[in-house]
Amino acid sequence: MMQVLPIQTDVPTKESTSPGRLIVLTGPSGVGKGTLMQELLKRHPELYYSVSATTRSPRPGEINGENYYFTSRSKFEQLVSQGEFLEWAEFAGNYYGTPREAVLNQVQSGKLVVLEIELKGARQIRASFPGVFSIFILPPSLSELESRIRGRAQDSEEAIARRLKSAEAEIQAAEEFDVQIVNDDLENALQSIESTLFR
Ligand SMILES: Nc1nc2c(ncn2[C@@H]2O[C@H](COP(=O)(O)OP(=O)(O)O)[C@@H](O)[C@H]2O)c(=O)[nH]1
Ligand SMILES: Nc1ncnc2c1ncn2[C@@H]1O[C@H](COP(=O)(O)OP(=O)(O)O)[C@@H](O)[C@H]1O
Repeated sequence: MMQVLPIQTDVPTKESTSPGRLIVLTGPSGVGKGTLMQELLKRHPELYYSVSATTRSPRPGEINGENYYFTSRSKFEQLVSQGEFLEWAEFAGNYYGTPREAVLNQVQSGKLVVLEIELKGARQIRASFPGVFSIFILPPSLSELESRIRGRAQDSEEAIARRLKSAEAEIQAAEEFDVQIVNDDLENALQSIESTLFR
């Protein structure tokens, strides 16, 4: 029977308050993590979605502070040296990082906190927080993954190629995670995620 454990943090915890849980949602770019996350947040507004910092340029329609905190490379590197990230990684030529303090505060106040991050960051979180519950989202096939990345039409040809190359290697890591969910039919995938989070 799968069990979702409270996380152990490296900061003083208030043992008497009910601890929250930390969830990591990972999988290759274009698999539908963002879409699944958006839908989960609509259905479960009590979830806390951690907004990451990134050095990637905003895509059309993306809002600073809502989708990401868009920052320069030098500012990002400064934040890294100040220990401001719970984890960070370089992906497809850009830096991405999870703000440490906001996430730990939310977990300690009892929230169910979801990090939607790439593989290297997900591995760092698993190493730092043995109690984390980790979900790997798989595409139905590599060709469907490519169509989704192209269908999104928001990345350059070079960025698409970089994402696809990473994807093949990332998929090999799926078994490291607590559960693997194929995002074929969106509704089915959502229900599988819900059944692991809310039992
Ligand atoms: N390690 C890490 N990865 C992140 C973070 N935020 C987002 N990512 C991941 O970075 C990858 C690229 O994100 P993005 O450029 O928004 O493209 P997209 O998710 O493929 O649409 C995705 O796999 C995200 O899940 C973070 O804070 N840390
Ligand atoms: N189950 C699904 N079936 C078909 N298309 C999907 C599904 N889930 C997501 N998509 C589409 O795939 C593209 C990539 O999804 P996105 O959420 O941006 O992925 P990620 O955040 O993992 O990079 C988007 O155009 C999205 O609408």
